[in-house]
Amino acid sequence: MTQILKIGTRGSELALWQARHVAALIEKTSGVKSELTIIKTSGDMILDRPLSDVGGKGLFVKEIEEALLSRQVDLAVHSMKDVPAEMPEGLILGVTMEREDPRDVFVSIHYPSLRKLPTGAKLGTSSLRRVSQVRRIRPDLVIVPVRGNVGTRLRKLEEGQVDALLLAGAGMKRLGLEHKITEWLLVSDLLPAIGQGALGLEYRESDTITSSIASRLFHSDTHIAVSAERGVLKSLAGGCQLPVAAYATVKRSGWVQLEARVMSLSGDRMLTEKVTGPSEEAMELGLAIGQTLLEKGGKEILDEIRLGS
Ligand SMILES: NCc1[nH]cc(CCC(=O)O)c1CC(=O)O
Repeated sequence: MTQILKIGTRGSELALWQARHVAALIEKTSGVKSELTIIKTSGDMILDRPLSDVGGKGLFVKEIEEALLSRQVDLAVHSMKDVPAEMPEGLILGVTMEREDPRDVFVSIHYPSLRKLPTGAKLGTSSLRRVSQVRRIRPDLVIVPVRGNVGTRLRKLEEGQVDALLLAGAGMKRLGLEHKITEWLLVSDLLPAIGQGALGLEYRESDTITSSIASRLFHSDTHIAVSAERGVLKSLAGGCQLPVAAYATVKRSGWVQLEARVMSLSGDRMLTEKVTGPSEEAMELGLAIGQTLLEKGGKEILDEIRLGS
């Protein structure tokens, strides 16, 4: 095939790495060459406020989806973590790729672990999910909001604006920064974000050519796990802007285990649900667990946060 696949991507270093990674895999599996088109999203432009204050869902994907719909590009590579539960009409998130390590990491220059940070140390993160879970372990820490891409955050650490950072391990590994990771956090301490570590491919539903190219990168176990997690996202109508977490793994073949949490910002309330069910019902399992969390007090917690109290 002589056709060139047009891939739409954000311009951050991590997004570019991910898009190039997908382009290389596509060339290897289908022999098709790609060209990257960089698209600026609202999430990239608003850097002075936490995304939880900006509001709205899909701040990192909206403009890319518009480019797909207008046929400016044919394929979008997303961090599944940034993709909202609802897809626009005409587009599908047809392929989930094999997951990188989903855990969060602690990065510090002077301190060996989260638990060994001195009392009152400054911890940089803007994620409500990280803040609320970390407060249960270290309520004494001063949380400093840090936005921007991974490089910007690491610079703030190097400049001493913070004593440590919490980041996704997957992003650090992809950027070749694994050597800067001080500690891999336990999933039981910091349950990952929905979809963390997984890449998803989005394209026009009617585009059978792109669909057949993309489908070679489909990873079944990751698809099942992320479907379960995204079921929770659907139920809670949240995004990366709410203190919710969910992590699923495919156990023996045919079964998926899912844990989901809703936390209050202070960390004083944390609701956890864990289930195992058949893989074919992964999404339903997630939807059901999300509903259970809402009924057990999650609705109250999330309403408080949405109303800014
Ligand atoms: N919100 C930004 C974002 N989206 C995806 C990743 C990491 C890579 C991934 O989860 O696949 C990151 C950076 C971070 O949270 O440290």
